[in-house]
Amino acid sequence: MRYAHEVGKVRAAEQALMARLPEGALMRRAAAGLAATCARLLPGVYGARVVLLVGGGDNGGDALYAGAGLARRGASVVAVLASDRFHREGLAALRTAGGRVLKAADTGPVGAAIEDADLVIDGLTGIGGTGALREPYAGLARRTEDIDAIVVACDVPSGVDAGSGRVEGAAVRADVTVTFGTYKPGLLIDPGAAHCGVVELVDIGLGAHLPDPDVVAAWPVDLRVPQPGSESDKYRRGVVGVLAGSERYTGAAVLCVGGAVHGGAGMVRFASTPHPVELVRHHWPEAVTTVIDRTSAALEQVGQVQAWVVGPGLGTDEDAEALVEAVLSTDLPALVDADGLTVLARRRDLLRREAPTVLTPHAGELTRLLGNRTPRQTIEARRLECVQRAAAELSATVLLKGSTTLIAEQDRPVRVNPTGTPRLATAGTGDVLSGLIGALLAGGMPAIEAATAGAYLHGLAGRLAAAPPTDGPSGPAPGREAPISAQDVVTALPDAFRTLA
Ligand SMILES: NC(=O)C1=CN([C@@H]2O[C@H](COP(=O)(O)OP(=O)(O)OC[C@H]3O[C@@H](n4cnc5c(N)ncnc54)[C@H](OP(=O)(O)O)[C@@H]3O)[C@@H](O)[C@H]2O)[C@@H](O)CC1
Ligand SMILES: [K+]
Repeated sequence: MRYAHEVGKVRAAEQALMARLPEGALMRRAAAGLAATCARLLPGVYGARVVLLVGGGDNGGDALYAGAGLARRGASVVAVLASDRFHREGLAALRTAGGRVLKAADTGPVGAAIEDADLVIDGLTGIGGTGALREPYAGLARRTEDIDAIVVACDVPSGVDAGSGRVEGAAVRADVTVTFGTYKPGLLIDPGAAHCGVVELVDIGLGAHLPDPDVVAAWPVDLRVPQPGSESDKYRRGVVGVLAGSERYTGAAVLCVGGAVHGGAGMVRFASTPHPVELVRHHWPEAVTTVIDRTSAALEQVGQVQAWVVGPGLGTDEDAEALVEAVLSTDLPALVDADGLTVLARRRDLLRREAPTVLTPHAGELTRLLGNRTPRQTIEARRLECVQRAAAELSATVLLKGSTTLIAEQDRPVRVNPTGTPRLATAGTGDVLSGLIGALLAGGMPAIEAATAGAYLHGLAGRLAAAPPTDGPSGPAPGREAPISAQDVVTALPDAFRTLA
C-alpha cells in the first residue's frame, strides 16, 4: 500500500518531530534525500548543469540545500528565485558551495539556464501551495515543459494541490517527484498524480508521529481475491445475481454478466426481460437466466444468490424502481450502478439497510445522488472530498469513477486505484466493472475490498487490452496501445487476475 496523509496531519507530525530535533535538521534530511535522488538520476554529478526553481517557502529551502549538496560534489548549480522572500540559510549554503543566483525577472539568463540544464529541481511550492500558481511562479513552471533536462519535483510538483490533486493552472510535469515523510493525497489522485512521474518517498523520521492514513493506493500484494479450494463447489464459491438490461437497453446486460462471469463467482444468475435474456444466453451460456415479470419484482423467481448487482441498462421507470427496492430490501450485499443510481437518487430511503451497499457512480451520477447540490464540475475538481462526503451521507461504499477511481467508506482511508487508463473511458466499461465487483462480493469479500480489487483488475484489464505485452529482448514489455472496447476488457480479465497469483 502507498499511504497518504492530509496536509494538516503532515504539518502536525513535522511539528512534533521538529520539537525534538536541532533547528533545521528536518529540512536538511529532506534535502539530502532529494540531492541523493538527483545524483542517481544524473550520469555524473561533477560538471552537471543543475537549475533550482526556488519559491518563497520551505519547499524552496529544500531545493537550495539540495543544490548546495550537488554543488559541493562539483555540479554547476544556478538558483532562480521566484520571490523576494527566500530561505536565507539555504541560499547562503548554496552560495558557500559555489552556486550562482538569478532572479525570475532575469528572463534571458533564466531561459538559457533552463534550456541548457541537465536537471531542474522544482522547489517553487510544496504543501504550502494554494490555488493556481501566480506569476512569476506560473511562468517558471511553464518553462519546464518540453525541455531536455530531467525535472525533479521537490515534495509535490508545483501547481498541484497537495491535498487533493487539483490543478488549477500551470503546473510542473515532473519525471520524478521526491516526497518527504509520507505521500500526499495529491500525488496519488489525478490530475495531480499524472504530473508526478515516478514518486520516491524519502524517510525523514515522521512515521512515529503520523496518525492513520487518509488515503491509500492498493498494490497487487494487498489484494486478496477469493481462491477456490479443493472443497469448493459452485455454490460455496458464491452466486451473484445480476438484474440488468431492458427491452430498450440490452448491451449493458451482456457486458455486466461478462464482468460477473470472469469475476470468480461459482455461478452467475441473470434475470431480465425476454430480449436481454436471449442475448445473455447467447453470449454467456454459463449464466443461468430467468425471464422475470418486472412488475412483480419477485426475486424468488431468480433463485438463491449471495450478492446482487442491479442497474445497468435497467431503465428508470417504476418497474426498475421496484427491482432496486426489492434488491435493497434483502439482507445481502448489493451493488447499484447506472440506471439503478438514477432510481436511488429519488429513493435514498432505500439505502437504510444493514447489509453492505456498493454504489459505483461517475461524477454526474454522484451529483444526482447528492441531491443536485454539488455540481458535476465541483465533484470532478474535488473528487477526494466529495467521495468521502458521499460515503458518509449515503451510508454506503462509494466508488467514484474517473481518471483516478476513488473508493470511500465512512471512517476508513479512501482507496485510490492505481491502474486506471484513459482508454477505459468508453461505453460499457462501467457495466463490466459492476458485474466484476458483484462476483467478488458474492465470493465473500468485504465491500471495500471487493470494490478495490474490482477497480484494480478492471483497470489492469483495460491496460492489458490496450497494450498486450510483447516479448522483447529483456522479457515481456507493454506493446503499443490500441483503442479498446468494453468487450476487450472482459476478454483481458483472466490475464489481469493472473497477475495477482
Ligand atoms: N515543515 C517542515 O518541517 C518541513 C517542510 N519541508 C518542506 O517545506 C514545504 C512546505 O513549506 P512551506 O510551508 O513554507 O510552504 P511552500 O510549499 O514552500 O509554499 C509556500 C510558498 O509558496 C508561495 N505560494 C503558495 N501558493 C502560491 C501560488 N498559488 N502561487 C505562487 N506562490 C505561491 C508562498 O508565497 P506567498 O503566499 O508567501 O506569497 C510561499 O512563498 C514542504 O512541501 C517541504 O518541501 C521539508 O523541508 C521537510 C520538513
Ligand atoms: K515543488
